[in-house]
Formats: sequence, C-alpha cells, structure tokens
Amino acid sequence: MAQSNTGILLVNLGSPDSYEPADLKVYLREFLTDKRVIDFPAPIRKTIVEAFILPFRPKESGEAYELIWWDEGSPLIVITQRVIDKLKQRLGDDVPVSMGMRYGNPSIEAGFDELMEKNPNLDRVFLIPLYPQYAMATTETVIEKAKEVWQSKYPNLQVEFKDAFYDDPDYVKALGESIRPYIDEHDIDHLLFSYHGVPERQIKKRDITGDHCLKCEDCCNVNSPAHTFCYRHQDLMTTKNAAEYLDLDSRDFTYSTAFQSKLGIDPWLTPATDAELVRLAEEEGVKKVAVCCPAFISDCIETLEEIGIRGKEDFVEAGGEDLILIPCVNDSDLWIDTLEKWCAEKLKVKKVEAA
Ligand SMILES: C=CC1=C(C)c2cc3[nH]c(cc4nc(cc5[nH]c(cc1n2)c(C)c5CCC(=O)O)C(CCC(=O)O)=C4C)c(C)c3C=C
Ligand SMILES: [Fe+2]
Ligand SMILES: [Fe+2]
Repeated sequence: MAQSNTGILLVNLGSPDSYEPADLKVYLREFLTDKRVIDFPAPIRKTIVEAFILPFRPKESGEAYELIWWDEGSPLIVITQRVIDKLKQRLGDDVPVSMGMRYGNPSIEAGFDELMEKNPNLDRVFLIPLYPQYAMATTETVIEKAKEVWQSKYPNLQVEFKDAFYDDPDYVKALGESIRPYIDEHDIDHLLFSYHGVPERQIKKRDITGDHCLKCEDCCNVNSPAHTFCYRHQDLMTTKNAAEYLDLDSRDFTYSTAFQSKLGIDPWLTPATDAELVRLAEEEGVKKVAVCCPAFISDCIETLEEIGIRGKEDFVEAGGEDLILIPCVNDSDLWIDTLEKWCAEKLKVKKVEAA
C-alpha cells in the first residue's frame, strides 16, 4: 500500500523512565530547566533547580509516582500509546503515526525519527500538542522544541501544528461525555474543575496587548485579543463550555474552577485546588465532590496522585465524605473520534493539493 506523505505526531508532556529517584532527577532536570516552565533568567533558574529542587524532589516525587505506576509503565505514556494504537487503526496502515514527549522518552526527536523511518519520503507532519489550553509550559514549549528538532534535522519537512482546542465542539463533547457518567451516577454536592496552575507572571508575559491580563476586574470575561494566548481565559472557557454542554446550571449541585500543583513561592493562579477542597468541606458543607482535570488529556501523577490520593485525604480530613476523581478523556472513543477527524481533515487537504 502507498505510504501517506503526511505523518501524524502526537506530543504529550512526558514522564520519568521509572519511579527511581535517579530517573526522576534526569527527568525533572530536563523539565524544570525549560525556560518556558521556570521562566526566570538562566542563572537563577539553574540555581533554583539545582540547589532547591533536585536535592529533594526526586525522592518525594518518586514515592508519589510509585503509588500510581502501572505494570506497563507510567500512566501518561501508556495511555498516549493506547491513543496512538487506536488512531492507527482508524487512519489505516498507510498513515505513519508516532508519539513524542516534550520531556523524557520517547523524545520529540525520536518521534520525528520514527515517522521518517516509516516513510523516508515524508514531506509533511501534522503535530498535535496534547494540551487543550495554550500556555508557555504547554503548546508553546512543544512548538519551540519541535522547531528546533525538525529545522536542524529535517529542514525540508513542512510541519503544521494543532492550536489549543479548548473551544473545539468535538473536544468539548468528548470532555463532557467523560464527565457525564460520574455526575449522573454519584449523588454529588459539587463538581470541581481543577486545572494545572501556572505563575500569574506567565499569564502577564503572554498578554499580547500588554494591558489586559490580570490588569482589570474579571479580565478573562472581558473580550480581548489577549485571550488567544491566555491560559486562564482558556481554562475558564473550558469550564463554561463543559457546563453548557452538560447543562450544569440545571443540576442540583454546584460547580467551580480551581488550579493545582503550585510550586515555589510566587503567586500562581487562584483559587488553589488543595485549599479549595478544604474550603468546600469546611465552609460549604460539601460532603461528596467530583473532580475533573481538563488541562490534562491523559491521567498522570497530577490527577491520580495529587487529586485522587492526596486531594481525597485532605478533603476527608476537612469533613468531606468522598472525592470522586473523574478520568481524563484518555483513549475514550469520542476523543479518538476527535483526533481522527482533525487528522482526516489534514490528510484530505494534502490529497487535494496533490491532485
Ligand atoms: C514550575 C513549574 C511547573 C509549571 C509552570 C507547570 C506547568 C504545567 N504542567 C502541566 C502538565 C503536567 N505537569 C506534570 C508534572 C509536573 N509539573 C511540574 C511543574 C510545573 N508544571 C512538576 C515539578 C511536575 C512533576 C511531578 C512532580 O514532581 O510532582 C504532569 C505529569 C507528568 C507525569 O508523568 O505524570 C503533567 C501532565 C501543564 C498542563 C502545565 C501548564 C499549564
Ligand atoms: Fe506541570
Ligand atoms: Fe485573561
């Protein structure tokens, strides 16, 4: 069968190779020295990472990873591989599909290499960063790393990127349907949308107007071109989109948005998920809370351990009865349908161009 000259590269964040502290150290060094993750000048970033994070975090994180590690490996990698396998079945053998991780293995470079091995005549790659919302530490760093790789190694390749897709109706449907069974089947008092946090500074840095983000009351709900790159706006819109899709306002439970995983002492987006879970139990009398994590496409340490284990303990200690962790879209049929549709559109355009 003739090989397609367009390949598909799915890029996710990545994971350590194992939960051993030595592997954690390698992975966290690569991750946290990315200037789009810890965005301080290089010498300060290096000092923070080498002196304050790497001596302690690998052991602590290794223990957390061990709790959620699967027989087949890190959940994030295993799930991304399942998505690749299902997508290959949908697109057919003639379309090369690979995965690359922004940090750790398989790298983005290994992903490009694999596509080129499958078809040395490949001239185009459709790269999908697996992040619904734009941030320096999500879509932006993936695009910049991919550029570095392909422009030096495969300069003749044409590479097209999928933008942040928080607003895409098919994604919203996949997200909504991943949430629905949990809110229908459990008698919850509250649904919490918990997004990975970022420092407020990073939101201001990507404000293309220079005068909008976090500068006025309720900025993310005031129309602005800044929202193309505003992670906070895109998170709030994700909640709104899912709420409209599921008609949450007509339900007999409440819902809200919070931000998890703060690292360091600078101000991050608020409210913080850990504090919010305690507040919901102590001040709002919430007994049963369901938590979904729509900044993540695949379950990972941040969902399974931080929310599913630690978040649950904190919530119960504060007087709550149960926390139900809602799985990410993972390799659900509707999410695979969505990816298939985006890829098919690209492949169709290519065929028309070639005709
Ligand atoms: C300085 C800090 C960090 C920023 C900014 C940040 C942004 C960010 N991260 C994700 C998605 C994931 N992060 C994951 C793990 C993780 N993130 C940080 C720090 C920052 N992230 C650390 C130190 C870690 C490692 C785990 C730990 O030590 O606790 C993961 C999980 C990876 C896995 O293997 O399971 C994901 C996914 C987003 C979406 C984001 C910005 C919006
Ligand atoms: Fe993170
Ligand atoms: Fe905003």
